[in-house]
Amino acid sequence: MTLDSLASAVAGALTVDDFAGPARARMDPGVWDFLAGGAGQERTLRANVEAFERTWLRPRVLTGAGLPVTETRILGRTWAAPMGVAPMAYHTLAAPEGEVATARATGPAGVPLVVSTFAGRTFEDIAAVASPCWLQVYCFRDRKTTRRLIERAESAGFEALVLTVDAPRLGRRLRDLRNDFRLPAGIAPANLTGDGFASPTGHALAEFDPSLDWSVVAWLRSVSSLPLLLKGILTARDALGALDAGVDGIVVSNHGGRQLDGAPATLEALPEVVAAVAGACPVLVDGGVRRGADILAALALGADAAFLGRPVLHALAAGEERGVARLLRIVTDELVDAMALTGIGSPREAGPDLVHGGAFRRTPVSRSEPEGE
Ligand SMILES: Cc1cc2nc3c(=O)[nH]c(=O)nc-3n(C[C@H](O)[C@H](O)[C@H](O)COP(=O)(O)O)c2cc1C
Ligand SMILES: O=C(O)C(=O)c1ccccc1
Repeated sequence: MTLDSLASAVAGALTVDDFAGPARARMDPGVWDFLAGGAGQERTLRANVEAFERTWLRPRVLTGAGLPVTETRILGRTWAAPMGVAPMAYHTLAAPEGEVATARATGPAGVPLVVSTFAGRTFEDIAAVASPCWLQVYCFRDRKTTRRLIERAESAGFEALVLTVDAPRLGRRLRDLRNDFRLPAGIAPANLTGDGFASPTGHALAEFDPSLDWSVVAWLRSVSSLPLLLKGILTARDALGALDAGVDGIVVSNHGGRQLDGAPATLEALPEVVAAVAGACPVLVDGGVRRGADILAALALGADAAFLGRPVLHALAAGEERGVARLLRIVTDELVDAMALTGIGSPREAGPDLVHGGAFRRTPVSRSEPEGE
């Protein structure tokens, strides 16, 4: 593809899925598989998207809602919309400027960027773009390395920590095994430069601490005063464990189907976690979000916001910073459209009576539809 046709691919994009083709055309097939793939037979990868496909929105008419507003307050900050960018390793695989280009789009859009421990650009470079950034933490055996990462991110102005708890090791990604995938030359974890991280793949897999337990929460509290979220919770039991441990938020996630193949779709797991949390902390969700209506469905099932993963890397590969800006614009416009057409004036008005099918199996009775109203 020529640069001109890429520019028009981005300018002409009307849905999230419009970025995948141009992205794939630009990418080495092995890199594409690394981004697109999941673990095992990719059941969970598919289930995430399918759960949204099976979920229907039940409109309310004549609600007088007016023009919907998307602003949302989460952990004391206002987000322009109840969405953000999920942590993903190496945005530099998608575009040379990597996370810096992504941040140039998320900043003006007013939504947070969760920066991976395996970011391709330094925390300082990313934060200099002044997007609200959160740090995704992989806890290594070497706690000093982990601690140094957190301290650097905190000094750079990052606003929260997101500990990934579904990765005592990386999942079995069959595409990567078949392709014998290695990081291309020039792609490296920019914030992990010490010994042990110079493995040929740069994955530093051997360095993940496989025996983390709940005491890691207290340890993180002892090294940082930033709000702490746990990412990768799928059950009520673990949600209650997280609350007992004193976390500030939960991200319902199955790592985009890249870890345990056979884990439930996140939209299916969401109601259980939301019920257990009972409002005690924000609940965020990622996995399979591909349009504004998906975000509205997640809000209806009790999420405070939903994160986008792979589509952001597609948009970045298709059009760098402008691609991501356009992606976020599209999803926000779709969300406003879905809110207007379901009679929802603001994110907090979305409740379980808004959805049926798929992830919602109970009889829809609701607080917001009292008898006689
Ligand atoms: C290429 C790629 C790299 C990822 N890297 C990380 C990571 O470093 N840390 C992490 O917690 N999750 C990582 N994830 C998982 C995402 O945060 C998120 O859970 C998932 O991608 C959401 O699903 P979606 O891609 O269907 O939107 C990665 C996902 C992808 C696709
Ligand atoms: O977390 C991931 O899904 C992931 O792909 C990854 C890759 C390299 C290093 C760390 C995470």
